Amino acid sequence: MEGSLLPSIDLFSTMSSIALPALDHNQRIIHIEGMKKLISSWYNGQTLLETYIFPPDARHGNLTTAHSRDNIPMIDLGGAEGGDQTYKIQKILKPSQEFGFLQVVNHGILESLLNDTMGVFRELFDLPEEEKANFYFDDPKKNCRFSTSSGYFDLEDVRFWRDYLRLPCHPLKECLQQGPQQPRLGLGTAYFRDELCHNVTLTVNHYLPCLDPSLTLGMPKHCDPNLITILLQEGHVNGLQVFKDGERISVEPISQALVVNIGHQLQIISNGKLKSAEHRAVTSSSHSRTSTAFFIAPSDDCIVEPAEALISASNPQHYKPFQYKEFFINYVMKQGKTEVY
Ligand SMILES: O=C(O)CCC(=O)C(=O)O
Ligand SMILES: [Fe+2]
Repeated sequence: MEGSLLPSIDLFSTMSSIALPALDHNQRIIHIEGMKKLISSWYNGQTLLETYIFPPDARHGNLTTAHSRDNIPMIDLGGAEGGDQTYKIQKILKPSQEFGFLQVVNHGILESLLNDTMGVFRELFDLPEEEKANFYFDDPKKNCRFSTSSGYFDLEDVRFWRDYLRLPCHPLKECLQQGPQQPRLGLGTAYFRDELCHNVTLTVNHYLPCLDPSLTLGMPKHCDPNLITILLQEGHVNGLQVFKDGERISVEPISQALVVNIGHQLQIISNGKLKSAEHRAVTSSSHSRTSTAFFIAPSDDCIVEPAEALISASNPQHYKPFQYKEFFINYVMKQGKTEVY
């Protein structure tokens, strides 16, 4: 695998430096035992365990009723108009208010970098068990881990049909200091520095083909608890669905496009101006699918509240201040069924 790693990212040395001293014999046995929970470890394509079967009202449903990508706005950040910041902001704000979801193309990230990154992540899921065992954890407090389902096994009623890899990323702070100081949402860029964008993690979701996708879900309906999510889908396999006005919209993968979605915190900070949309990942009987989600979230201690500039007599404050850690614990305890409306 060495030859295929991105030149600038040695994921394994990054992972080991973040999370792990070498495992001793007993720890290795514990990791290898835990690893049996990974779908890739036990699934033989012949049997579907009952623990993965969702109740009928949550299931996949009829895919043909999911609309095509035309329903999720696509924003072209390149071209002549793309250089104009005000134009870009307006283009982004509208779908963020209506859908909570959009796709962007011509975002400036090299095609080869996106392809190589996805390639490396796919390879990680194909590694031999002994290598994956080093990074397997049942403990959701481990920032860097291979795991499966939601990762919060004790709280789950039904298991999700996904294995995943989670990696903390370097602070975004430096990146946010750069670039034009343009107001977004009527708030200066400084508003989103420091605590509000403190935690950045990458989750690589890997959904194996499943015997009966009508019974299982890669990820059930949820809104993301964080501020904003940027997601890269693999080139050819459908799986992400967004809910709007009671209908499912299938977010078809578009080559090189990034899917951007508003999380709960941005809905709250914008005092309801932006919407965090419910979405889910469905499975396929014929193809595996890999998606990479980049989650930007506040620090644990950050107090989140609607921005004062967005509160007015005609739009009074909709949400009370709270600590992000409390919100997140509540979100996990309720398995994502947290209402902020
Ligand atoms: O795999 C996908 O397309 C969706 C993943 C997702 O919703 C999440 O990781 O929160
Ligand atoms: Fe999500």
